[in-house]
Amino acid sequence: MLKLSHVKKTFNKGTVTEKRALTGVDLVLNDGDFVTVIGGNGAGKSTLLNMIAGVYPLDSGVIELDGKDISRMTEPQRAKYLGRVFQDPMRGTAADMQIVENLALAKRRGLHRGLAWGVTKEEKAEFPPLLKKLDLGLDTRMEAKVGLLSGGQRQALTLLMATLTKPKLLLLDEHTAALDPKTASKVLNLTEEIVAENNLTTLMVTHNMNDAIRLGNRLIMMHEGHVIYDVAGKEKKSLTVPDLLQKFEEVSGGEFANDRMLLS
Ligand SMILES: Nc1ncnc2c1ncn2[C@@H]1O[C@H](COP(=O)(O)OP(=O)(O)OP(=O)(O)O)[C@@H](O)[C@H]1O
Repeated sequence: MLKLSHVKKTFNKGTVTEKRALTGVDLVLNDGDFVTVIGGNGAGKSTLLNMIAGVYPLDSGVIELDGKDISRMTEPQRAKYLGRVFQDPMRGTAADMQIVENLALAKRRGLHRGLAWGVTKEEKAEFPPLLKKLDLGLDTRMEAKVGLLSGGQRQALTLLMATLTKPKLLLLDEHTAALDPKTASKVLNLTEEIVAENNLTTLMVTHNMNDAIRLGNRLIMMHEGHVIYDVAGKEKKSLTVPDLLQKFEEVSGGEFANDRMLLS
């Protein structure tokens, strides 16, 4: 379970560029919750994920994971529990290393790396079936350098790596936004499969409202640094994009503005 209590973050405090990114986030994710996150430009979506991952220190509030206060833990300490996929396919994998080496490293997440960490025989046998599931032809290219892969192949691999050792929480930050529509759809299907298979607790930021409605069991909308709408189950599934836009206007008193959403 993930629990955020009164989480606040202001960037560049006391300067002309001061920005209140999170103004008091209260959020509880139960085990197995797959929550999609939407909101306008600068609503605080990425900051929310960054604060959970420990990229920046909290100003105030508490973040708990499975009952443990992780608020003061460093980013590498929290990385043991978290899987994360970013928008940029270049992040999350090592371009100069082979597919099999990347996977072997992902498998050792949170463990102390010995001097000789090489890929074991067992792993060489274990990874191809997992790669085959991605259906991107990577299972026969285990020794290929990751830098040679397409953006979609790389995102699918990153997703596999982020979930290879079951994370307590999976953070997806617009992880299909940089892909062409067909590849994006494939990676989203994979996301659904992997999350369901492993019953992963997941937070997925997306600018695509249709995806936000279709995927997951719960949807939250952020505005001006906090959650303004939280809907789950049947009510969520029956939503339409116009419903969401109307909801946003009702709660925020303004028009929904997200450049990337309008371009999608
Ligand atoms: N490292 C930072 N330094 C200064 N300001 C920041 C930083 N990160 C985010 N912000 C500011 O905090 C606010 C929230 O940003 P955030 O990236 O979380 O929004 P978002 O909801 O993800 O928006 P978008 O959909 O436009 O990416 C914005 O005004 C942003 O400019």
